[in-house]
Amino acid sequence: MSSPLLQIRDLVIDYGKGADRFRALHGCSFDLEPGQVMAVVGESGSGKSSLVRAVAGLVAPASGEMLLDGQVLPPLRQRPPHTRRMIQMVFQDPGASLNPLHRVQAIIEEPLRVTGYGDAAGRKRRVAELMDMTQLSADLATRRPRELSGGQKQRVAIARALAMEPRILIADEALSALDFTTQDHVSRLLSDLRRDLNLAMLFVSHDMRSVRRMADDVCVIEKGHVVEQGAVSDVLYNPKSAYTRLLLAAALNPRAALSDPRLAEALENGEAVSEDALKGVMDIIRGGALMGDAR
Ligand SMILES: Nc1ncnc2c1ncn2[C@@H]1O[C@H](COP(=O)(O)OP(=O)(O)OP(=O)(O)O)[C@@H](O)[C@H]1O
Repeated sequence: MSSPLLQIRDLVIDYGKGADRFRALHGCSFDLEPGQVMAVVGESGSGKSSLVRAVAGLVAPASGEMLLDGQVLPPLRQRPPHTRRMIQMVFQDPGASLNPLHRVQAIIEEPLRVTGYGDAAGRKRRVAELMDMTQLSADLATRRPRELSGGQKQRVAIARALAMEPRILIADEALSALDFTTQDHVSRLLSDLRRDLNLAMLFVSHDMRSVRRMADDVCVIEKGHVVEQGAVSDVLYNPKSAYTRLLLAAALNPRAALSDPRLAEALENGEAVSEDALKGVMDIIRGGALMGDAR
């Protein structure tokens, strides 16, 4: 049997050294198959970015194993070019990740130029293809980032990532900075790309609607510990850990969660809540409208 595209085993991530050492991730394991989308969810500071940044090679794990196609995945600077190309990342702030002085054509072309893709005419054709794939109209090619909307900027960042023909796309809160409608459009684009290119994704998000729409599996992290992972259909509709229930209630319907004083207090203090209060959370979660069904 062939090995999974990506295997993560007991990944531990530390920042700092000696007495200042802080463990951001206490062991995380999962497999990612071609075309599979794994969502990573958790509160701010829970370790989601640390996990995906390690996969991208931007953070060196303290221990554990990362295998790509069965081969050890070293830190970025030791990755051979073809391995680097296979994992690309799109960040939260599309504005900050694009060179403000360059035009869209040059921004998307840059990785092609750096990797020696074709001649100028071939690169221009490829940029046009990538813009078409990411639903950017051709006339935007001559614009600079400040002349684009947030959604258009994020599409440019996605087009640039796709120029490398990755097999894994990491989207770290890539939708968070966008307005509600644009989030929908960009998440649909990512779903289409996943289907058309058989692209696997690690999708870090606070937005449970996008997680439900896009992801096959979900990994829930609380203060650096994986508290629950599995199929989205299990974890989001029948969460086992109290933390997942609280997270869902808070994310899906903060007003409802906070209107329950027991939950409000627990959320505020990061405390465990009674089984009784959790039953209330389950009612909130099971109300389909909260998952976007009513839209
Ligand atoms: N370079 C760093 N040096 C020291 N500590 C760090 C560093 N990067 C992250 N941390 C700490 O590690 C923990 C996990 O951070 P991380 O960014 O992975 O969380 P997150 O779940 O992605 O949060 P957010 O949703 O706010 O981005 C946090 O406590 C954070 O302060």
